[in-house]
Amino acid sequence: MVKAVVCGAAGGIGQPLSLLLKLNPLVTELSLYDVVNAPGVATDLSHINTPAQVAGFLPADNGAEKALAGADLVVIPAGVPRKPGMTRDDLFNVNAGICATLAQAIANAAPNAFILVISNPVNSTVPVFAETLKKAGCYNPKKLLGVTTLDIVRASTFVASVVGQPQDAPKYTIPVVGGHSGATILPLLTQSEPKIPAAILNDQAKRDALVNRIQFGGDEVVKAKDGLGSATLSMAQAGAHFANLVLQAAFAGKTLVTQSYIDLNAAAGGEDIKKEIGADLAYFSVNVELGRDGVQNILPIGNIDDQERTLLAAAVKELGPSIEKGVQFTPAPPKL
Ligand SMILES: NC(=O)c1ccc[n+]([C@@H]2O[C@H](COP(=O)([O-])OP(=O)(O)OC[C@H]3O[C@@H](n4cnc5c(N)ncnc54)[C@H](O)[C@@H]3O)[C@@H](O)[C@H]2O)c1
Ligand SMILES: O=C(O)C[C@H](O)C(=O)O
Repeated sequence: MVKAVVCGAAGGIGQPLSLLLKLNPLVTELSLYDVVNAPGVATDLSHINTPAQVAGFLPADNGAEKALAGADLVVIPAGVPRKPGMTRDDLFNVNAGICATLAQAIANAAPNAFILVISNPVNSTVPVFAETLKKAGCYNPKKLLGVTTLDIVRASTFVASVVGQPQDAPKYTIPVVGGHSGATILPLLTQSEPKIPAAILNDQAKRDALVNRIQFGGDEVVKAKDGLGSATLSMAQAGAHFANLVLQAAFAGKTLVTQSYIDLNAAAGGEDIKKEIGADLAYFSVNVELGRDGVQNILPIGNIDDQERTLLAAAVKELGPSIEKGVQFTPAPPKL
């Protein structure tokens, strides 16, 4: 029996993500929480003939804690998205408050759950979750996972396109480490499997354009949606894929490796990452080995070339203040 919860389930990401989780055979109970329309979305999904039993909750009558009670996995796409001209950091003030409130509700109702954070800016909202859970006395860094999967998905799509074989996108695996915002997104093109042809990697203009498109793919969608939000459908697919990896590892006995933005104290290997990146950052998106209890090992970044080393330095520089901002966040006192 696996209970999954989506917080922010009525939103642009929340609805298709909830649909994809309803289709996941490992999920037996699906609980949807939002400040609007969660019961409506739940009723709609409940007519689909898959095993997961669906229920929707609004804030009234302690709805968040009812939705979360006993959850195994909570996915968080709650919060405001960007409009053209905004950075992800511009979302911090609103979304950090939402994340702190949800973290407290999780601490109360589902302290052992996996928590998958989608709400932006991920580089700061993951530390907000961690600090709130620490204060509540139930922080387990092995189970707090910042979702950077969309960057990995984009990397394979854009690489296949540059290689001239767009239909091969699913065949490409390109690790993306660092964080989830502009220069903090570090695609390791030299580690691509299959290899990216040297003719592309050695063509500086092509390589720069490829890195830039992966780093700023989010802006491409924000611009195209022209004020009506940011990536939702691709994010829902990426989020459901990542959730499935976590579920497969936790409940189907598989050991899987992907990248996620995590606390480097979560498992063995974190101190080695600090040496590899040459900085004492508390959080970084790294190769994580997922098992029954979450992050069971942090794996090295591995061999990178000089250009990737330069990008790594830029990522580290930008990440430090974003992490600190999340760590220092103090939620506003509740209105009386
Ligand atoms: N990590 C990533 O790769 C990634 C990718 C895309 C978007 N995002 C982020 O995901 C977030 C959601 O994006 P969206 O396009 O779905 O936005 P949206 O506005 O369409 O949906 C957000 C939902 O959150 C709900 N919500 C607001 N406050 C809440 C609260 N306190 N509790 C529960 N629900 C609450 C809203 O009612 C809404 O339904 C944004 O912050 C966006 O920047 C992250
Ligand atoms: O770009 C955004 O604001 C949303 C998301 O982080 C993305 O990468 O698409």
